[in-house]
Amino acid sequence: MSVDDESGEAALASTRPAARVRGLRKTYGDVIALQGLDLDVMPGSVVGLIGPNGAGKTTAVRCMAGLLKPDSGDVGIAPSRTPGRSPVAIAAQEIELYPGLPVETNLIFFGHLSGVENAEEVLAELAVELELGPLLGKLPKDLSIGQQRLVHVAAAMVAVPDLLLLDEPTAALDVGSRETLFAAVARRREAGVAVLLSSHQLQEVEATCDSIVMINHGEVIAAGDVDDLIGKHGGGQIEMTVDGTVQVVQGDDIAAAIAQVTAGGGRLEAVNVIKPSLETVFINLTGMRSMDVEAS
Ligand SMILES: Nc1ncnc2c1ncn2[C@@H]1O[C@H](COP(=O)(O)OP(=O)(O)OP(=O)(O)O)[C@@H](O)[C@H]1O
Repeated sequence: MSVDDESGEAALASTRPAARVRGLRKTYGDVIALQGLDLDVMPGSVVGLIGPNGAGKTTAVRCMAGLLKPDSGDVGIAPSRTPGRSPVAIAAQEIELYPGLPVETNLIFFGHLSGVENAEEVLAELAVELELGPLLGKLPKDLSIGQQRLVHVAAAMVAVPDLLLLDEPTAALDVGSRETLFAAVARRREAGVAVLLSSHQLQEVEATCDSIVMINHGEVIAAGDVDDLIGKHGGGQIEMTVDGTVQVVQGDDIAAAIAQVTAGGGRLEAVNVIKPSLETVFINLTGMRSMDVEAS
């Protein structure tokens, strides 16, 4: 991948958001998908956009890519650091590849489409990085869904964008491909790329992102550094089964929690300590049981 020289201008650019979203609102008929979303993605950082199904993540990412027009609000995308090149690339949730073109031709085409003149060279490096070699000569329809997903993400990376938008990029990927992909994301962060990663796989977000924006019903409910948020809102939970009924106590004092749920004389059958995490941040802030449920 190409990395700009750290000229004065580039250094200044690195202090400004690659994407600045303010007051983004989008409705579909009666459905309010986004109600005033704010977020920044700085160069050299990975921001996780997380929330349950239907929270508004895809709508936000598509508005940021210019694929969807918001009802109101602003999306500011910094100009490309490389003249003639598109500053932003998206790997949308739906896999979009040209079915009649081999993978290699697809990827070179996506690179050229974004103004990357040396797309062939970029692809040669990317193919090694994402282990795409055996796939290059095949048609998309002859790939597994996971392989198609990886090629689809590669189509965004071959554009060498300053802002990379990834909407659920690991859907259908096996563990090895996920690790390969996150290593590639980490390399781009090191090279100063701004990455927005939409996901509801909280463990991978915790492991990959510098900061998160957590949304529910199209509204930001928490934003900031992952560890800070977990420290501030992620208080653990103790799940206990008493006489066949599951009871949940907030906190991490196991003895006190057991005393509380067995005070009436019930028989304690199981104890499950849930460690503070982004999941417990979500549960504590929304009162919902898990992020794995549809926003209602
Ligand atoms: N084209 C559409 N027409 C009508 N409603 C829509 C449309 N697209 C999205 N919605 C609704 O807008 C809300 C936000 O959807 P969106 O796809 O942005 O959520 P999401 O967080 O990406 O969900 P998921 O994790 O399931 O992909 C949901 O209630 C959804 O049903």
